[in-house]
Amino acid sequence: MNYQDLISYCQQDWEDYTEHDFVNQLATGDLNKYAFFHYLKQDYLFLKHYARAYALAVFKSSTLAEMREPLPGLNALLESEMNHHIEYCQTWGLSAEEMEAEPEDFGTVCYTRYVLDTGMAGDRTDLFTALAPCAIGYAVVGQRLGQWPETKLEGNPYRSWVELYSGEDYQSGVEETIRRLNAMLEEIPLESKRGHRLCEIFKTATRMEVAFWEQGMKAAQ
Ligand SMILES: Cc1ncc(CN)c(N)n1
Repeated sequence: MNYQDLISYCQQDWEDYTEHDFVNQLATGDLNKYAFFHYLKQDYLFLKHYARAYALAVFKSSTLAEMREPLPGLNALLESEMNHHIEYCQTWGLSAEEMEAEPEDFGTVCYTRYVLDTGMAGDRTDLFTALAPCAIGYAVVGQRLGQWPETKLEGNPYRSWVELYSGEDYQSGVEETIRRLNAMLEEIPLESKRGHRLCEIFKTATRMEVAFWEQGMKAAQ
């Protein structure tokens, strides 16, 4: 099997995630600012736990080569994505310390602890499968918005977000993630118990991504 099989298994959930109103409104600049602000603060907390899950990938490795594999992704997460969120929130007058002190919303707790639990209970392949919708989905969103005729960059308050995820650095990092995931999945038959379990992990994390957009939307109501 390969990563496309994981997406096909939950095609509708995948489209709900990657074509969600939240991202379309981000691209046109019409998203409610409280929805985005809540999302970004929660995403800061999300990324911290997501980084812990990446670190778990080192723990779950046996060879030195495997241990080194997650490092570029972890570095991009802690530097580029986190810095973007911190700098953006500073423009709203919110400091990094205040972001740290923000209470975790339910969707943030559920998603991050699901990924960590899946990784702790399973092996490296389970862990990378649970991590995959996050990385791959945002690359798909970024690529789509980068080409979408409705996307507006000039005067869009969310321009930096669109540029971060449609940018070359993020896109090439995810290409590497896909290559690694495909190498792990290669020997696993899709129609096996193991294949089915991995599809279910990917599907659950994808549904959590939809809930994460919804959590942002709800904050504006
Ligand atoms: C919830 C979520 N999912 C994915 C990404 C992209 N790394 C993110 N920043 N936040």
